Amino acid sequence: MTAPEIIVQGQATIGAAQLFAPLSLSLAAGKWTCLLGGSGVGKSTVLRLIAGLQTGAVFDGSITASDGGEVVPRVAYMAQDDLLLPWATVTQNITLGARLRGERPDQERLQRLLGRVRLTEHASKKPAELSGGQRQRVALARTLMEDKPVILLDEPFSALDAQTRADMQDLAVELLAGRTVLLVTHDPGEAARLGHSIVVMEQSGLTHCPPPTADVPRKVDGLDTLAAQAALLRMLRGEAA
Ligand SMILES: Nc1ncnc2c1ncn2[C@@H]1O[C@H](COP(=O)(O)OP(=O)(O)OP(=O)(O)O)[C@@H](O)[C@H]1O
Repeated sequence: MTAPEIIVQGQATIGAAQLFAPLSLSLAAGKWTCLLGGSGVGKSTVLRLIAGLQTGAVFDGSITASDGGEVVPRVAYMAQDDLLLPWATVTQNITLGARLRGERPDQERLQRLLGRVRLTEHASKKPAELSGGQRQRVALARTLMEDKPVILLDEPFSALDAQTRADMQDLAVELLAGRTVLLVTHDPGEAARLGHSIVVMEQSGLTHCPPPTADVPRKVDGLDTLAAQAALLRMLRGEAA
């Protein structure tokens, strides 16, 4: 599978108000781009636009792939809300994509994924019987189950405890190697760990922040990771980097 670069160019308005000014966001092929920014600045909107989903905004611009192919059919999207079907089991939720397409889910892949996200013993449960962190891991597994070259993740680790969060970050990096990934996160530490490219979004535009040089996933307590995390936090708080 060859993952393309994705290029988002344009501006968005909601009613008469500008949501974000003209921006140009390039998601490097086969790399992780981490997108941070204040609440309501339009990060989820950008993700939903790339996924071809409805938003509350009017977008004036283009979303293209470097190879000229269609973008939307090649995207797997994990929303901020887990969007699990309440009447379906964990297994049925994870295999939803295949079942919607009328395909037989890959059982071996399913069992492997269930084990990796530590949900094997919960496979027959319904979402209401799960904790918030377990539900988020179901949604993550559902996204990883889709074998797509472009992956959009909207705060996918936000409900996880610190240990599980680091483990799931490692898992995502491993399983999504070579994919073009856009990760929206509020966590500067997560961006410093995972981003080949780190971008802060404001209404006025994008600021690119230099990532640490080590390959991802970087050490949680690596000096470069911690320095990048601190610089990002300062930037998000409006202080000089
Ligand atoms: N369906 C909708 N209809 C109208 N406005 C919407 C809709 N969805 C989002 N918005 C508005 O669009 C703006 C951007 O929302 P978006 O969810 O993209 O922000 P965000 O940067 O992802 O925020 P957060 O970090 O809080 O998730 C917000 O002001 C929000 O109120």
